[in-house]
Amino acid sequence: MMETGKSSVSQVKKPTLTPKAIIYQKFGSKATYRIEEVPESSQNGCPGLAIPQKGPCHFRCYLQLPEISVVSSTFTRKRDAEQSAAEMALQKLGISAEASNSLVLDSADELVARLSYLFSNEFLSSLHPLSSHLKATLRREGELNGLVPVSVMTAYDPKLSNLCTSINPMVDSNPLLAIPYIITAASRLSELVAISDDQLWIRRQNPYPPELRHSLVDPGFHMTENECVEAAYIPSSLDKAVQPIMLNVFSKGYYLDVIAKELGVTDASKVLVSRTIGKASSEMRLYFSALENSFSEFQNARASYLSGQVVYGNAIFATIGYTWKSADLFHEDVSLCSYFRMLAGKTPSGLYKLSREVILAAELPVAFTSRTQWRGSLPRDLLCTFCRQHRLSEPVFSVLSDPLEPVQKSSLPCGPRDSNTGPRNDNVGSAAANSNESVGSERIFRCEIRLFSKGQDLILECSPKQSYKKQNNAVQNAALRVLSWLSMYFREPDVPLMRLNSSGAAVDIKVYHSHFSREFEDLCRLMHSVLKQWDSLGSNFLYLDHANQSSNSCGNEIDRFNIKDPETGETGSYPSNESLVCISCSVSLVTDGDEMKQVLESTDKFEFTIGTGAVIPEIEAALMLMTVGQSACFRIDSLPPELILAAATDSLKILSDLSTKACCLEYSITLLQVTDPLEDRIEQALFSPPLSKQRVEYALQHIKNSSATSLIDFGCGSGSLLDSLIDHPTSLEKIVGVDISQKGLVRAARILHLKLAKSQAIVPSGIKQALLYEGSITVFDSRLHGFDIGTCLEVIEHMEEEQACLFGNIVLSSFCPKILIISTPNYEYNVLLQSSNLSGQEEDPDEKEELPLQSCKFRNHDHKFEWTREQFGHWATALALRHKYGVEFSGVGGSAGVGPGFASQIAVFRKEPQQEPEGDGVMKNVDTTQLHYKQIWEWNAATSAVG
Ligand SMILES: C[S@@+](CC[C@H](N)C(=O)[O-])C[C@H]1O[C@@H](n2cnc3c(N)ncnc32)[C@H](O)[C@@H]1O
Ligand SMILES: [Mg+2]
Repeated sequence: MMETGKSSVSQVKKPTLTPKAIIYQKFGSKATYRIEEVPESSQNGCPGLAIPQKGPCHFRCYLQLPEISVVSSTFTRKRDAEQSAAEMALQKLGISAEASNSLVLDSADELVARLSYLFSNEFLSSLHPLSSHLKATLRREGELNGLVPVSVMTAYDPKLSNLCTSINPMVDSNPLLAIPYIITAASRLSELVAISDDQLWIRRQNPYPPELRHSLVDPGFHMTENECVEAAYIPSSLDKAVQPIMLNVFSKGYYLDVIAKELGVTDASKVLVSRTIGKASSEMRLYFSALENSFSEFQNARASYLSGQVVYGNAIFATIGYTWKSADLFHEDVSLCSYFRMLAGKTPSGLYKLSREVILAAELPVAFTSRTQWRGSLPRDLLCTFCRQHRLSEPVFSVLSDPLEPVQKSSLPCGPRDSNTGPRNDNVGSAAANSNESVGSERIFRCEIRLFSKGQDLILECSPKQSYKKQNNAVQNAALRVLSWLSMYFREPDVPLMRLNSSGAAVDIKVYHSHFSREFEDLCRLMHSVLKQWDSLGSNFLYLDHANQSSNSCGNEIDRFNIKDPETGETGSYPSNESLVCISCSVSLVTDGDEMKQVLESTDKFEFTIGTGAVIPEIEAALMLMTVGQSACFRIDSLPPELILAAATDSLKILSDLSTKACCLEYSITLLQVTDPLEDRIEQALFSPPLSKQRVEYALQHIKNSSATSLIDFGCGSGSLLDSLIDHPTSLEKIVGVDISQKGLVRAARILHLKLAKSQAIVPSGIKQALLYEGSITVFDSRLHGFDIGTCLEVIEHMEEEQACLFGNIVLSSFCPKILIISTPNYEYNVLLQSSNLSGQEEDPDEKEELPLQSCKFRNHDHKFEWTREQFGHWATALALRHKYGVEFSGVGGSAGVGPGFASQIAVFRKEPQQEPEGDGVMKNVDTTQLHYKQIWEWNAATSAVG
């Protein structure tokens, strides 16, 4: 509960420290006390009685310090046991209690000395924020003239506040606690200063010399009459909304009196001032009063969350005050929007969104690729800002560097991995495992991060196993890992301990729970009260289109995003995973019954990489269906209200709309530009026709030669192969695509639907049925058994090696296509791609080394492995043998046996003739109940022709 000024003063009049307090000063929270109950052996108990009899209780205290530990003797009071243990520890450490007390006394003496200087003539002539306050109080008229609020003394003189903090560390988080220390010091300077009866203000006993007053106080005062400053009023009660207020600052007066009036207290001495909030150089502070109104004893959750200090009662959030630069009053408007932006900026994802200036469209990305693809503040800087904001020590980044050793190539790709090769997801490690060339003196880097409290307690440790070729990448990725985890925690701060630990462990983060909760528990409690306030706002979101919420079907997806072609001109290419896209985007609030939409956020040019989670999921889902030039418009029903308010310029109107009307957000986006992922750019630039086209043509040739009537494309993606089958006459009647990615399938459905409808009208292709299934190709589905031909182009390297091997076994043992074509990159060919120099184009020269190809050695960040010809050959040959298939090797891009061979290597498996089932027994021995895929789209020539 709050201490009143008076009672605390008497407590600190003669500061002497108990042994426990000295231990606290020296060791802070590193000293841990444990109390043990010592049952008294009951003298008059009944011998042999099995029921324990409770005698008077005694206590013993165990004190653990970093170097030593002690155990006290037993006491009847816990408190005595603790003090005794502390005293024993001090003795053991050779620390004298008197000396420690004199340290406090020294601080108290210094406080007196500092205070006496602050009321000197010399100080009044200096340029100092506090000196300007003193001058302003001397300009007050009437009985308030020259009275200085005690709270102002510590708020504006850092030395004074440090001295108070050294006596009592709690002052740092509760400015109210500083007052008694100043009063105690002032009472020792009765010649120089006078203290008010209520001990809330002090004043110099003797007036300043008239010349000094004349030269400093009266003239040289430049503020124009009567200025208005906008500020935010944050009521203590969460039921009341934060409101804008205007502060009328008069030139002949003291601005704190104006603030006092707004807070409903008699004068400035009742106003408490927080530390500065936000940037160190800002004058943004909270003004509040804990001293007069009885109801103001309640902690102000919103203001406390914002400042990280205890704020009681109603508060005013304003940028106003005297600075080191000028004796004039400095002020800037603080709009409601600034308040909401500060609130949003307390979380890692909010910090990122603010740094990109797209609060409603952006998200904290899950992957850091290279500087050129990451927009906004870099992860490392975001983490430093976060720590500063939450008053933690600066994060400690430790970079570990190892020589990149050529690792023994595993002879069998699916065999158990050599423990030296490190984790499978280690980009460089796996690359090295594939590498034939010697890497010489190259080094790889890992980065570990530790977060410490201000008192240097370890609160969190992140030790990722991933290595990078460039130090900066290691650092940024580790920082991003910590940010993403913290961001998750901030979304759900009351997560149970077990889940907190396991979610951390999953990303190599160890949480030191007691220290972590000490730093964040109060904050989260406050945050929860603040967030609870939003619940009522959030409930007003209008569920405009219920189909949006529930349906996955492709048609609805397209309708949902309301995709439109440009009014003039052609549309361009589709983005895919890892494409760099540029969009324009505007977000408006649509309010029930209001004709006008209110634009909240709008940007002409917003760039990000698809697949890194850099935008809200709805934008990415829409973009996957769009080509360059197209626009989409869709509505979403909920986003955290504080983000909406942080984006809005007219927060007041929005606040009232959100709390009174049903509303939703409308996003309008236009896809302006797509830069293909590096792998695609290379495939297009260095091969003619592009490598992807060559793969499709290769497959087409086999389809034609085999006279197949049914085809299944494993990992069909957005359907590039299926799409070409409609353009080219073949014997195919039924084509099926399977993929694990819904985004890809939705796009495939869209493309195939349009094309099939069109081709039916012009030249009917022989295709009678087309189907798309969502599912993993490592799981069998009996509907897809025994097709004439199966294709699996550039898919297996996107799975972990074990999964790729599993797919190999399942496809040949259960799906049993008569022919199966598998393509995958040839790792050996990468040398040629790297030397092409294409990867260096349009990138910052400093960042060259950061390019995906060089930093992970694979062609694409999503590749889990890439095989050499020998590895692929080994795998495919063994697989064919196991399942009685024949296999032939070929490829596209490059040529067999010349240099590194083909760019894409291909294996064609053919079922050996004796394995052909006889007659119509195709489904013999097939478990037809295995229906694991979800059919997400179907087209039928018969039904569509009727329509
Ligand atoms: C590089 S794309 C190739 C797409 C297409 N075959 C082509 O050549 O354009 C790889 C595809 O494999 C899919 N994929 C990865 N793992 C899969 C799995 N276990 N089951 C089904 N599809 C998978 C991905 O979703 C992605 O669409
Ligand atoms: Mg690939």
